[in-house]
Amino acid sequence: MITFLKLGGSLITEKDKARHARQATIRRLGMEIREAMEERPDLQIILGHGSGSFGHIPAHKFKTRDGVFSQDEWLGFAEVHHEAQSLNQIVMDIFFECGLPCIPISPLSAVEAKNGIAEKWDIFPIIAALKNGMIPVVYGDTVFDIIRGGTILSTEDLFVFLAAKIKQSGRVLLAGWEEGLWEDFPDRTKLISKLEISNYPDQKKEFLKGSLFTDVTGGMAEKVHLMANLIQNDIIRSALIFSGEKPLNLRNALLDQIPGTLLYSNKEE
Ligand SMILES: Nc1ncnc2c1ncn2[C@@H]1O[C@H](COP(=O)(O)OP(=O)(O)OP(=O)(O)O)[C@@H](O)[C@H]1O
Ligand SMILES: C=C(C)CCOP(=O)(O)O
Repeated sequence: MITFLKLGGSLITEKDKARHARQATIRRLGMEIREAMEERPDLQIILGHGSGSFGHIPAHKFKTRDGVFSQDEWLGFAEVHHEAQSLNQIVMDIFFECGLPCIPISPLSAVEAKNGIAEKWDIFPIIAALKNGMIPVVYGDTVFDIIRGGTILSTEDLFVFLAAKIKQSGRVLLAGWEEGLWEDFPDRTKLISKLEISNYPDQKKEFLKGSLFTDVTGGMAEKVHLMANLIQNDIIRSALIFSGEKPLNLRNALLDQIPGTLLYSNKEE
Protein backbone atom coordinates (compact mmCIF):
# COMPACT_ATOMS: atom_id res chain seq x y z
CA MET A 1 0.00 0.00 0.00
CA ILE A 2 1.31 3.43 -0.93
CA THR A 3 1.13 6.26 1.60
CA PHE A 4 0.66 9.73 0.18
CA LEU A 5 1.95 12.04 2.90
CA LYS A 6 1.51 15.81 2.75
CA LEU A 7 3.36 18.12 5.09
CA GLY A 8 1.11 21.16 4.92
CA GLY A 9 2.35 24.69 4.48
CA SER A 10 0.49 25.52 7.71
CA LEU A 11 2.89 23.16 9.49
CA ILE A 12 6.25 23.73 7.80
CA THR A 13 6.00 27.53 7.44
CA GLU A 14 4.64 30.42 9.47
CA LYS A 15 1.72 31.11 7.16
CA ASP A 16 1.42 34.73 8.25
CA LYS A 17 5.15 35.56 7.82
CA ALA A 18 6.41 35.71 4.25
CA ARG A 19 9.14 33.15 3.39
CA HIS A 20 9.42 31.85 6.95
CA ALA A 21 10.24 28.13 7.09
CA ARG A 22 9.90 26.31 10.41
CA GLN A 23 13.23 24.54 10.14
CA ALA A 24 13.22 22.84 13.56
CA THR A 25 9.74 21.45 12.88
CA ILE A 26 10.79 20.20 9.44
CA ARG A 27 13.78 18.46 11.04
CA ARG A 28 11.62 16.81 13.71
CA LEU A 29 9.16 15.65 11.04
CA GLY A 30 12.06 14.22 9.01
CA MET A 31 13.27 12.26 12.04
CA GLU A 32 9.76 10.96 12.70
CA ILE A 33 9.51 9.71 9.10
CA ARG A 34 12.88 8.03 9.52
CA GLU A 35 11.81 6.35 12.76
CA ALA A 36 8.62 5.04 11.16
CA MET A 37 10.59 3.70 8.17
CA GLU A 38 13.03 1.94 10.47
CA GLU A 39 10.14 0.33 12.30
CA ARG A 40 8.28 -0.52 9.08
CA PRO A 41 10.86 -0.95 6.27
CA ASP A 42 8.12 -1.88 3.78
CA LEU A 43 6.53 1.60 4.00
CA GLN A 44 6.22 3.13 0.53
CA ILE A 45 5.86 6.89 0.84
CA ILE A 46 5.17 9.51 -1.78
CA LEU A 47 5.88 12.71 0.07
CA GLY A 48 4.44 16.08 -0.84
CA HIS A 49 4.65 19.44 0.83
CA GLY A 50 2.65 22.61 0.64
CA SER A 51 3.88 26.11 -0.09
CA GLY A 52 2.64 28.03 2.96
CA SER A 53 3.96 31.58 3.18
CA PHE A 54 6.38 30.98 0.29
CA GLY A 55 4.21 30.37 -2.83
CA HIS A 56 0.78 31.44 -1.60
CA ILE A 57 1.64 35.11 -1.09
CA PRO A 58 2.77 35.93 -4.68
CA ALA A 59 0.15 33.44 -5.99
CA HIS A 60 -2.52 35.56 -4.31
CA LYS A 61 -1.02 38.79 -5.62
CA PHE A 62 -0.87 37.61 -9.26
CA LYS A 63 -4.01 35.36 -9.14
CA THR A 64 -1.83 32.71 -10.79
CA ARG A 65 -4.22 29.79 -10.18
CA ASP A 66 -6.90 31.48 -12.31
CA GLY A 67 -4.67 31.77 -15.37
CA VAL A 68 -1.57 33.48 -16.71
CA PHE A 69 -1.73 35.68 -19.81
CA SER A 70 0.01 39.08 -19.47
CA GLN A 71 3.75 39.59 -19.19
CA ASP A 72 3.28 40.76 -15.62
CA GLU A 73 1.36 37.55 -14.80
CA TRP A 74 4.11 35.41 -16.35
CA LEU A 75 6.63 37.18 -14.12
CA GLY A 76 4.33 36.34 -11.22
CA PHE A 77 4.19 32.70 -12.41
CA ALA A 78 8.00 32.59 -12.30
CA GLU A 79 8.04 34.21 -8.86
CA VAL A 80 5.51 31.74 -7.41
CA HIS A 81 7.55 28.82 -8.77
CA HIS A 82 10.73 30.33 -7.37
CA GLU A 83 9.12 30.57 -3.91
CA ALA A 84 7.72 27.01 -4.05
CA GLN A 85 11.04 25.65 -5.22
CA SER A 86 12.99 27.58 -2.53
CA LEU A 87 10.90 25.95 0.19
CA ASN A 88 11.42 22.57 -1.48
CA GLN A 89 15.17 23.13 -1.35
CA ILE A 90 14.97 23.86 2.40
CA VAL A 91 12.93 20.69 2.99
CA MET A 92 15.28 18.60 0.83
CA ASP A 93 18.39 19.94 2.61
CA ILE A 94 16.97 19.12 6.05
CA PHE A 95 15.61 15.70 5.06
CA PHE A 96 18.96 14.83 3.50
CA GLU A 97 20.62 15.67 6.83
CA CYS A 98 18.05 13.43 8.52
CA GLY A 99 19.30 10.55 6.37
CA LEU A 100 16.07 10.18 4.39
CA PRO A 101 16.43 8.78 0.85
CA CYS A 102 14.44 11.64 -0.71
CA ILE A 103 14.47 12.62 -4.35
CA PRO A 104 12.78 15.85 -5.54
CA ILE A 105 10.30 15.68 -8.41
CA SER A 106 9.51 19.08 -9.98
CA PRO A 107 5.85 19.33 -11.05
CA LEU A 108 6.55 22.39 -13.25
CA SER A 109 8.95 20.42 -15.43
CA ALA A 110 6.70 17.43 -15.97
CA VAL A 111 2.98 18.14 -15.49
CA GLU A 112 0.60 19.37 -18.20
CA ALA A 113 -2.62 20.85 -16.83
CA LYS A 114 -5.96 21.42 -18.52
CA ASN A 115 -8.15 24.08 -16.96
CA GLY A 116 -6.63 23.72 -13.51
CA ILE A 117 -6.48 19.91 -13.47
CA ALA A 118 -3.39 17.74 -13.97
CA GLU A 119 -3.92 16.01 -17.30
CA LYS A 120 -0.57 14.45 -18.27
CA TRP A 121 2.44 13.49 -16.18
CA ASP A 122 5.09 10.90 -16.94
CA ILE A 123 5.45 9.28 -13.53
CA PHE A 124 8.25 6.89 -14.46
CA PRO A 125 10.76 8.69 -12.14
CA ILE A 126 8.32 8.45 -9.22
CA ILE A 127 7.73 4.73 -9.73
CA ALA A 128 11.45 4.08 -10.24
CA ALA A 129 12.25 5.97 -7.02
CA LEU A 130 9.69 3.93 -5.07
CA LYS A 131 10.96 0.64 -6.51
CA ASN A 132 14.45 1.52 -5.32
CA GLY A 133 13.37 2.28 -1.77
CA MET A 134 13.48 6.05 -2.20
CA ILE A 135 10.96 8.71 -1.25
CA PRO A 136 9.86 10.86 -4.20
CA VAL A 137 9.06 14.40 -3.04
CA VAL A 138 6.53 16.54 -4.93
CA TYR A 139 5.22 19.95 -3.95
CA GLY A 140 2.45 22.41 -4.79
CA ASP A 141 3.75 24.33 -7.79
CA THR A 142 3.01 26.40 -10.89
CA VAL A 143 2.45 24.34 -14.05
CA PHE A 144 1.70 25.17 -17.69
CA ASP A 145 -1.96 24.77 -18.62
CA ILE A 146 -3.32 24.30 -22.16
CA ILE A 147 -6.39 26.46 -21.40
CA ARG A 148 -5.24 28.91 -18.70
CA GLY A 149 -1.68 29.40 -19.92
CA GLY A 150 -0.41 28.65 -16.46
CA THR A 151 -1.98 27.69 -13.16
CA ILE A 152 -1.19 26.30 -9.70
CA LEU A 153 -1.68 22.73 -8.58
CA SER A 154 -1.77 22.04 -4.87
CA THR A 155 -0.07 19.03 -3.32
CA GLU A 156 -3.53 17.44 -2.98
CA ASP A 157 -4.22 18.06 -6.71
CA LEU A 158 -1.00 16.20 -7.50
CA PHE A 159 -1.94 13.34 -5.16
CA VAL A 160 -5.32 13.04 -6.93
CA PHE A 161 -3.55 12.50 -10.26
CA LEU A 162 -0.91 10.15 -8.84
CA ALA A 163 -3.32 8.00 -6.83
CA ALA A 164 -5.56 7.52 -9.89
CA LYS A 165 -2.63 6.72 -12.17
CA ILE A 166 -0.81 4.35 -9.81
CA LYS A 167 -4.00 2.30 -9.29
CA GLN A 168 -2.80 0.62 -6.14
CA SER A 169 -4.65 0.71 -2.86
CA GLY A 170 -3.36 3.68 -0.92
CA ARG A 171 -4.00 6.06 1.91
CA VAL A 172 -3.47 9.78 2.27
CA LEU A 173 -2.05 11.42 5.39
CA LEU A 174 -2.45 15.21 5.56
CA ALA A 175 -0.32 16.70 8.32
CA GLY A 176 -1.10 20.32 9.08
CA TRP A 177 -1.19 22.70 11.98
CA GLU A 178 -4.76 21.96 13.14
CA GLU A 179 -5.49 18.83 15.19
CA GLY A 180 -7.98 17.62 12.59
CA LEU A 181 -11.42 18.71 11.42
CA TRP A 182 -13.24 20.94 13.86
CA GLU A 183 -17.00 20.76 13.85
CA ASP A 184 -17.11 24.34 15.09
CA PHE A 185 -14.22 26.00 13.27
CA PRO A 186 -12.85 28.55 14.15
CA ASP A 187 -13.98 28.11 17.81
CA ARG A 188 -12.22 24.72 17.91
CA THR A 189 -13.95 22.98 20.80
CA LYS A 190 -15.35 19.90 19.00
CA LEU A 191 -12.87 17.74 17.10
CA ILE A 192 -14.32 15.16 14.72
CA SER A 193 -12.62 11.78 15.09
CA LYS A 194 -14.20 10.07 12.05
CA LEU A 195 -16.14 11.44 9.10
CA GLU A 196 -18.07 9.03 6.90
CA ILE A 197 -18.13 10.59 3.45
CA SER A 198 -20.25 8.30 1.26
CA ASN A 199 -22.94 10.99 0.96
CA TYR A 200 -20.53 13.84 0.39
CA PRO A 201 -21.22 16.53 -0.93
CA ASP A 202 -24.93 16.18 0.09
CA GLN A 203 -23.77 16.14 3.68
CA LYS A 204 -21.38 19.06 3.08
CA LYS A 205 -21.03 20.89 6.34
CA GLU A 206 -20.81 24.58 7.14
CA PHE A 207 -17.66 24.04 9.18
CA LEU A 208 -15.52 23.24 6.12
CA LYS A 209 -13.85 26.56 5.39
CA GLY A 210 -10.78 28.03 3.76
CA SER A 211 -7.55 28.87 5.53
CA LEU A 212 -7.43 31.79 7.96
CA PHE A 213 -4.25 32.95 6.15
CA THR A 214 -3.31 33.81 2.58
CA ASP A 215 -4.06 30.64 0.64
CA VAL A 216 -5.06 30.15 -2.99
CA THR A 217 -5.84 26.43 -2.97
CA GLY A 218 -9.02 26.26 -0.92
CA GLY A 219 -7.93 25.36 2.63
CA MET A 220 -9.78 22.62 4.51
CA ALA A 221 -12.93 22.73 2.37
CA GLU A 222 -11.01 21.81 -0.78
CA LYS A 223 -8.95 19.14 1.02
CA VAL A 224 -12.08 17.32 2.19
CA HIS A 225 -13.71 17.71 -1.22
CA LEU A 226 -10.75 16.13 -3.06
CA MET A 227 -10.23 13.36 -0.52
CA ALA A 228 -13.95 12.48 -0.45
CA ASN A 229 -13.88 12.03 -4.25
CA LEU A 230 -10.87 9.74 -4.07
CA ILE A 231 -12.45 7.60 -1.35
CA GLN A 232 -15.86 7.43 -3.03
CA ASN A 233 -14.22 6.26 -6.25
CA ASP A 234 -12.22 3.58 -4.39
CA ILE A 235 -8.95 5.19 -5.43
CA ILE A 236 -7.74 5.44 -1.84
CA ARG A 237 -8.98 3.69 1.28
CA SER A 238 -8.94 6.62 3.67
CA ALA A 239 -7.52 10.05 4.38
CA LEU A 240 -6.29 11.22 7.76
CA ILE A 241 -6.20 14.93 8.63
CA PHE A 242 -4.04 15.53 11.68
CA SER A 243 -1.59 17.83 13.38
CA GLY A 244 2.11 17.35 12.75
CA GLU A 245 2.70 19.97 15.42
CA LYS A 246 2.40 17.47 18.26
CA PRO A 247 5.58 15.37 18.52
CA LEU A 248 5.17 11.72 17.42
CA ASN A 249 1.82 12.28 15.71
CA LEU A 250 3.42 11.90 12.28
CA ARG A 251 5.35 8.78 13.25
CA ASN A 252 2.22 7.29 14.81
CA ALA A 253 0.08 8.13 11.77
CA LEU A 254 2.62 6.41 9.50
CA LEU A 255 2.40 3.39 11.80
CA ASP A 256 -1.41 3.21 11.38
CA GLN A 257 -2.58 5.10 14.44
CA ILE A 258 -5.28 7.76 14.04
CA PRO A 259 -4.19 10.98 15.77
CA GLY A 260 -6.76 13.26 14.05
CA THR A 261 -9.81 13.00 11.80
CA LEU A 262 -10.25 9.94 9.60
CA LEU A 263 -12.24 10.34 6.38
CA TYR A 264 -13.59 6.98 5.28
CA SER A 265 -16.47 5.33 3.50
CA ASN A 266 -18.81 2.77 5.05
CA LYS A 267 -18.17 0.51 2.08
CA GLU A 268 -14.78 -0.21 3.63
CA GLU A 269 -16.01 -1.16 7.08
N1 LIG B 1 -13.37 22.79 10.00
C1 LIG B 1 -12.05 23.08 9.97
N2 LIG B 1 -11.20 22.37 10.76
C2 LIG B 1 -9.87 22.65 10.76
N3 LIG B 1 -9.30 23.63 10.01
C3 LIG B 1 -10.10 24.34 9.19
C4 LIG B 1 -11.50 24.10 9.15
N4 LIG B 1 -12.05 24.96 8.25
C5 LIG B 1 -11.05 25.71 7.78
N5 LIG B 1 -9.86 25.37 8.33
C6 LIG B 1 -8.59 26.05 8.00
O1 LIG B 1 -7.98 25.36 6.92
C7 LIG B 1 -6.57 25.30 7.14
C8 LIG B 1 -5.98 24.14 6.40
O2 LIG B 1 -5.82 24.49 5.07
P1 LIG B 1 -4.42 24.99 4.51
O3 LIG B 1 -4.54 25.00 3.03
O4 LIG B 1 -3.97 26.23 5.18
O5 LIG B 1 -3.47 23.81 5.01
P2 LIG B 1 -2.07 23.32 4.50
O6 LIG B 1 -2.30 22.28 3.47
O7 LIG B 1 -1.32 22.96 5.69
O8 LIG B 1 -1.40 24.62 3.82
P3 LIG B 1 -0.77 24.80 2.37
O9 LIG B 1 -1.91 24.97 1.41
O10 LIG B 1 0.05 26.06 2.52
O11 LIG B 1 0.04 23.60 2.09
C9 LIG B 1 -6.46 25.17 8.65
O12 LIG B 1 -5.18 25.53 9.11
C10 LIG B 1 -7.55 26.11 9.13
O13 LIG B 1 -7.07 27.45 9.17
C1 LIG C 1 0.92 28.24 -4.04
C2 LIG C 1 1.59 27.24 -4.51
C3 LIG C 1 2.79 27.50 -5.30
C4 LIG C 1 1.29 25.80 -4.31
C5 LIG C 1 0.09 25.48 -3.46
O1 LIG C 1 0.13 24.15 -3.02
P1 LIG C 1 -0.37 23.76 -1.57
O2 LIG C 1 0.41 24.55 -0.60
O3 LIG C 1 -0.16 22.29 -1.46
O4 LIG C 1 -1.84 24.11 -1.51
